[in-house]
Amino acid sequence: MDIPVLVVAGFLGAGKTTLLNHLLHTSDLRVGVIVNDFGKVNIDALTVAAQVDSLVSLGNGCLCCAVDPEDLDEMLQRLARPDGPVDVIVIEASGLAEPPAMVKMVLASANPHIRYGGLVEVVDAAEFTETRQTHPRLDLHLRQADLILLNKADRAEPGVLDLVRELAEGTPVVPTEYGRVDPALLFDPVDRPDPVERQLSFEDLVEHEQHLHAGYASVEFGHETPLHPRRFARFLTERPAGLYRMKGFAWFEGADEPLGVQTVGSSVWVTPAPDAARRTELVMIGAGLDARAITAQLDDAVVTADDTVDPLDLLSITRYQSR
Ligand SMILES: Nc1nc2c(ncn2[C@@H]2O[C@H](COP(=O)(O)OP(=O)(O)OP(=O)(O)O)[C@@H](O)[C@H]2O)c(=O)[nH]1
Repeated sequence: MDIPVLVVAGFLGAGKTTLLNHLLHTSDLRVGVIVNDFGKVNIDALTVAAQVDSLVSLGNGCLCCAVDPEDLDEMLQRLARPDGPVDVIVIEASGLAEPPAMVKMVLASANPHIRYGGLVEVVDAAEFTETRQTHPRLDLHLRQADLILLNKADRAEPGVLDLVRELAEGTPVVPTEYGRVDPALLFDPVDRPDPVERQLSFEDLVEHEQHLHAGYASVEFGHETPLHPRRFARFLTERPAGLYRMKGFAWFEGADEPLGVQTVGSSVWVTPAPDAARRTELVMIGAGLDARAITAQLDDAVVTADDTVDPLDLLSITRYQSR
């Protein structure tokens, strides 16, 4: 039987990896995952690797433009064999990818064992109106999807469900919290209508300059020496201009274990990450980022021999820990 390939798209920080983790935990199916991140360090690959039946990571840059279709085909080849290790394949695209271009790549695959399994667009219900102002293309993405998950329903802006439903023009919209959706809704065995006509016609009209990732850049920061909690907390509150998304792991002086750190807009999440390496590895994504200034600010947050770190200083970071 053909293996369905589901494409999961959605703007930076909308909740794609969270959805993926939910699917990996709740589905009886063996899920193969292809992750594609915008930065050089693939944090998403690190986040899901432990739980997945089979994982491959596609390089630096958006799947829609920077990845060679043959690379994707090779990945699909590795995952999709008749006697292979997976029942379904999920492609988690970078938060800046253009959905139709990804669908096109799946449809163009020469692999006889796969079939296109649909496009799921994850929408951030807490940031939607603001992000839409900067990126009017998101309206188009809603209409291109087969299913919209309106995620972060727990923090939804008032009226956002009605707005998304109206803009989606008939694409079904399902509100979710932390990506909790019945996997059967996504891995529907029923064949979908052929998406080629609808989606490729959009893609043909799209100029590359209009892609979401135009103007965006990523900055990576890695360090072996622990960070000073207070100085890093200051970095979080005085967010550098243009920074929209940060994700990764941080290793703090005085902490028992590394912590996962994520920001989306002005929201910050901190989670225990006992399995992560005892070092800091962060990727920051935004428009008009000053890479040098950001690196200098983070270098300043690294502890020095002159520092004394009070155990209570860690509270300036763990106060963001909610789950
Ligand atoms: N309050 C709340 N937070 C959520 C929800 N879903 C995800 N988050 C948090 O939002 C942050 C971003 O989630 P991710 O799943 O990493 O988002 P993503 O779309 O994979 O991000 P990129 O790959 O960078 O585009 C994480 O800190 C999540 O814990 C939700 O339903 N409610």
